Amino acid sequence: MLALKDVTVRFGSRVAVDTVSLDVADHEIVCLLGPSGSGKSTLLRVVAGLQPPDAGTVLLDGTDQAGVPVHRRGVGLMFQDHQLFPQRDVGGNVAFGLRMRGAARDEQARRVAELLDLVGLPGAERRAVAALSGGEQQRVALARALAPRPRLLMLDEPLGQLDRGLRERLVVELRQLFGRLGTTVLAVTHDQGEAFALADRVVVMRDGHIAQSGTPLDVWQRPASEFVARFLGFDNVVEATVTGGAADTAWGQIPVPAGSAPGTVRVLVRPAGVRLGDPADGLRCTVEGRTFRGHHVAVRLRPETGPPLEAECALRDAPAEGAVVGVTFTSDEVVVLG
Ligand SMILES: Nc1ncnc2c1ncn2[C@@H]1O[C@H](COP(=O)(O)OP(=O)(O)OP(=O)(O)O)[C@@H](O)[C@H]1O
Repeated sequence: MLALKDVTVRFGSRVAVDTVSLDVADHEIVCLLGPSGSGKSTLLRVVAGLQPPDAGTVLLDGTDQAGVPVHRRGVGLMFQDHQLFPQRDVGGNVAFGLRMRGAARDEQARRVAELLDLVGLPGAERRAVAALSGGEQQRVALARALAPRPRLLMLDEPLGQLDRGLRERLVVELRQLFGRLGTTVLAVTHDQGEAFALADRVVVMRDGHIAQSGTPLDVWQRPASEFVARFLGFDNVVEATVTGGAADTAWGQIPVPAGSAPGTVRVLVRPAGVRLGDPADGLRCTVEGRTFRGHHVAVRLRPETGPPLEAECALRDAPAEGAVVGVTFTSDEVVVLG
């Protein structure tokens, strides 16, 4: 469906997107994820036709889009800076793309009603946009983007303005809706929870490059680099010398997954792999703090040697602040980073 080949965008001396190649298959939902300034929005704007690339090509269904204007690309946009028209009612907003295409009035009305049903706002045609809640406005914007049946829907921080609870609900609804419609989606977010809940594939960007691309599970389980690991919030990273089935680190010996190549590397231990036990066993650590995280408690530890550690444990097992514990590591939560 979409193929980017070696796309580069420069702003003066700054390279915002650096020889990026990316394919999006029919019906696939791909989320670009990354810190601020990593080039996500610029890449999206290139695909939309809002930003000409300095080098590289954008193909939609095999056709080079060089020189093709936004409205002829057959893509739907739901961008942060793409607000609803406040002077039009909900129906007028949703019908916008259909009017532009010269659709007949009764076809417009039918399609608007269908879309409003789909986004959970049946019968809202005559409501004023200003009288809608933030979440309702997002749904209208989505209906407007979907109305002309775009071959590719592009979303830039689609739920950015909304509070967390609503975002978590809407993201699940969006995924179901796109699945039902078979919509191909390229979305941008800096919120990893949103990306992981929405996407079939997550593309993590760093300084205009793709740092990692994979299914949410893949990326979560096997971050490819220290950058990706830390971006996902994993901070238990340490230098390690791997020999055989173990690694020597400042935290002592850590078991590594079978088949890990020998050498000096960085190693990540996911918090679930940090086991707390008797102070006589393993690495002695002092409990510095505890944070309640819903299903578990995150325990911050100061080890006798090496950088701070975070452990994850069940509420009832969480040691008190100031306690001294012994830490051991489980190999299935250890990732040797590239
Ligand atoms: N129109 C522009 N003129 C000059 N520099 C720009 C322009 N647009 C983007 N940039 C720069 O290009 C880089 C990438 O920006 P971009 O907006 O694509 O990042 P992003 O990952 O989407 O960030 P955010 O999450 O903050 O939106 C940044 O350094 C930004 O300052």
